[in-house]
Amino acid sequence: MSLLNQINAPEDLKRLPQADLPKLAAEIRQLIIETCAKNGGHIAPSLGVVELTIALHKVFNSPEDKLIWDVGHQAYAHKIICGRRDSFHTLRTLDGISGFPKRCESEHDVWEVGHSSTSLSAATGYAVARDLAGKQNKVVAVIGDGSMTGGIAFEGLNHAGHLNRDLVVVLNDNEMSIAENVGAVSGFLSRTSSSEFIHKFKRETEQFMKHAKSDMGNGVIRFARKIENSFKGLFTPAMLFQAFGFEYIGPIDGHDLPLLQETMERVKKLDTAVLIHVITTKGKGYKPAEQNPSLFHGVGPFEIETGKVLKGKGGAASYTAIFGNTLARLAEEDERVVAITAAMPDGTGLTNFAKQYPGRFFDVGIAEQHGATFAAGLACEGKKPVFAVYSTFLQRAYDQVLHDVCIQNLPVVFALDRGGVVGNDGPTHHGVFDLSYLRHIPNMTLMAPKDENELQHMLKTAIMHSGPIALRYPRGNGYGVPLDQDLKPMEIGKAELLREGADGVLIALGSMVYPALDAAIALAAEGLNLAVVNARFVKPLDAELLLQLAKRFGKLVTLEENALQGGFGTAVLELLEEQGVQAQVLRIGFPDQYIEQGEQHELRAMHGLDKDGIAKSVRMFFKPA
Ligand SMILES: Cc1ncc(C[n+]2csc(CCOP(=O)(O)OP(=O)(O)O)c2C)c(N)n1
Ligand SMILES: CC(=O)[C@@H](O)[C@H](O)COP(=O)(O)O
Ligand SMILES: [Mg+2]
Repeated sequence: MSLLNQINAPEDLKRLPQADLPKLAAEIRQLIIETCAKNGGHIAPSLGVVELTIALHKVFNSPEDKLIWDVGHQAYAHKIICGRRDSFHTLRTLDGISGFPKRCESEHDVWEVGHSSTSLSAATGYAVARDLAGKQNKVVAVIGDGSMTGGIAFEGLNHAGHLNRDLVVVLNDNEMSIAENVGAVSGFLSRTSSSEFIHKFKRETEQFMKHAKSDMGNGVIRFARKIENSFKGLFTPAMLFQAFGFEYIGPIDGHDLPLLQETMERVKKLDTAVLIHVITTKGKGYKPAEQNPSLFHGVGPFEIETGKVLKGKGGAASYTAIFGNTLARLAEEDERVVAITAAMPDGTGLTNFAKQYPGRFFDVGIAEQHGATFAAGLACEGKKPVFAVYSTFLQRAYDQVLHDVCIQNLPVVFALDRGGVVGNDGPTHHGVFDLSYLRHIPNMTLMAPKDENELQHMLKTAIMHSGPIALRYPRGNGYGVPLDQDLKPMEIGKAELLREGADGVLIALGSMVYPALDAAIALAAEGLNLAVVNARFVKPLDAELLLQLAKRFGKLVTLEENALQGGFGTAVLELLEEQGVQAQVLRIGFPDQYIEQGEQHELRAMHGLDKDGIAKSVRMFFKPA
């Protein structure tokens, strides 16, 4: 009989006998595997914390006690236990349940998240608010070792340790970020590095003493063992967290349910800031994910038996791959080029670059702020840094872009992947604000290619540019257009007139160019003859061409895969206003709201950003009923 069918809320879990919990864990894993095989999702992070999640819900009393998940990509078991077993098959789909905690879904989801390293700050806020209200509930943050590389995690740790309120932090250490975790903190947490040092020290001392007199040798070996123990004390992560003011417990096996429960029961009785260091295996319980945790960190649909990832229908190379290949080519020509990623070497297409130019590749951890300022420093010394980063994650580094890169007018290239809607990750991950948050910064040049061939030329342009410059391109495959071998810098601020017209003009940016062309062709068959411009640049705009077209037609449409607020269309309106040119403007883009989750094509269609949607809005604009 299924145990999972009896679990509709954490109270049901509390009623289960201890002996049943391993079977429940297996059933939860099965549901996660089956669902991710169909829908895709963050399977490896979630499989790794099944026992931890059961223990948390067994010992603590959610929702009175607050469970705060960092990043939120590992919260599938939590969702299943907290009333979403039957809707779990809709995970990450349009109108389905979110892949991340969502307050509107459940009272047990107390913190909405998708970007990493915020849990300690949020938990500190929860704990202080509780104390101000004179309440007694517990607050528990669960943070991964990768997320501990983010600066805000240490800001939270610093403040929380100083306040020393009743607060539990569970450090879920699987020795992995999406890729291998990087940096000193990661090395510090790692069990192997400290024990290797200790064992080497011991081996060498014993070797040395073999040659000494036996009595004296035994004494010194005992002495060496004592030193070994003090080194252990010195090198364990306890030192780090105790220095921040936390009590440290661990490391403990994060798959040993009785041990987890016993430890949490003990911790529950304390009223200070405590950190439990838990060791887990990413992908636990599904061999392909255990063997390749990076691939199964976040994966598309796959075949359960083999773990083979099922490819989508499009055969064209992705924008990410074209970016990565082109950058490697350009690095060969120019040895000043260096590449930076914030913990996403695969996602941003830099894996091959890292292999070819290991000395010119830098994974800074989940540290977008540092990544941007690090790039600024490199640029000051004549390097050509290219920071490849998802549009949504560069939001973290707004001030570093403005204050460290742009005020000094430094030649840093921002290669913004995942510009526009990303699909099933939803509102935390859509890259629909970058045009707005970059275009108003003085000295910034901002562009978007219409296809993967133009991306190559824009990257060349960016590397040759003498100031800050960003190019943004979408998630997914290109159009399969031929790729020029000879890369040429483009004229900054020059748009491309793709199609002449008689009745008006569509001015499209990046991913909107081909849909705009398709819509123009469809409308031409109805007798509406529209010109189409590939704007290429958001900043500087091709003022000459745009003003000329605005004057000629008196009516124009702008198209962008960005929030309308402060985006490309706004830039065109500002230009018209500044130049005193009267024209009627329709702006097509995303409205002033967070865009839901769903397939990219579904979201674009819902918001009128596909061919049919564009044709409909444009028809109404030019030929109102
Ligand atoms: C600010 C930010 N940058 C990048 C990411 C992309 N990202 C999602 S999960 C992850 C790795 C997290 O590692 P860890 O916290 O150890 O969790 P694990 O997946 O290993 O369980 C990264 C880099 C993000 N979510 N937020
Ligand atoms: C949780 C997270 O932030 C990443 O894992 C992200 O989901 C990756 O998205 P892509 O699949 O677009 O690389
Ligand atoms: Mg990890």
